[in-house]
Amino acid sequence: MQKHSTVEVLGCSGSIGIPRQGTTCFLIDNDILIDAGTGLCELDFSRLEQIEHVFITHSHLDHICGLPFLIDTVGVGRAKPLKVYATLPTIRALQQHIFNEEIWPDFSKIPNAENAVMEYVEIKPEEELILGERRITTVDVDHTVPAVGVFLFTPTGGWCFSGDTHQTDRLFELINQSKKVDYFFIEAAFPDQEKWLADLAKHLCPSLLFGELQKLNAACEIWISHLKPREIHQIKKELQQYPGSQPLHILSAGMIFNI
Ligand SMILES: Nc1ncnc2c1ncn2[C@@H]1O[C@@H]2COP(=O)(O)O[C@H]2[C@H]1O
Repeated sequence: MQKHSTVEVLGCSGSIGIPRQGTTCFLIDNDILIDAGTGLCELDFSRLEQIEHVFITHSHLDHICGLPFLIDTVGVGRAKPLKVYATLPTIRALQQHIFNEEIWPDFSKIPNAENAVMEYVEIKPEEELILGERRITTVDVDHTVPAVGVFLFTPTGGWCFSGDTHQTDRLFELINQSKKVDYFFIEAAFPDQEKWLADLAKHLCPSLLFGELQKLNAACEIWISHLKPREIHQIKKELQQYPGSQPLHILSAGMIFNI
């Protein structure tokens, strides 16, 4: 069956340090971005120009740092505003700490507030947004700042991205209910010996991830993201010990998934 959409992994690393493996950024078809980490640097100008919608899962730098450069690069030439979708706390953080006229210009008022090149769109978790035949919903997850995971449903399939999270239940309830997620991207940022840091920084390590995956009651491929480069070999080794029946795959920039 011909699939409707693509999810292209531009970046899924937990930090910098591995060339061509940037931080979180996924491109759906050619026009929707999920997060704007350093992986966004993989796109040339002509592809940056095609982006119309940017969803930001949370305010941390590794998920937003490409956004100021994106709007600077494509803003002036745009016929309509670039839409930036996020929950209210994340929009407030972007306004206060990034687009505050000190770190970066406030592109939501450029060239003027009535006719700006960038527009914030507040999203409410579990509300559906329809973009053509693509339906996008978010779900609250548990991180050190307000954060969401993301679902994409198309006429031919589904995709779910956990975002950055510690242990969480609702995400799994929604995957299990939908029965339509083909690919599930979930994070494992730290090795087990740094579980203390995973708990503090509200991320997963392999043993926590294995516990989380026991909540999964749906047949989807599982892909692991956000491995911290300093410990990547140890995390991969620990992920091989997964006792579940499905294999765990390691996500990498450059991969493309048909949804
Ligand atoms: N208490 C901490 N000690 C050391 N590093 C931390 C601590 N809290 C957060 N971090 C790091 O800061 C990073 C911020 O982005 P991440 O949440 O991806 O991952 C986080 C950790 O790598």
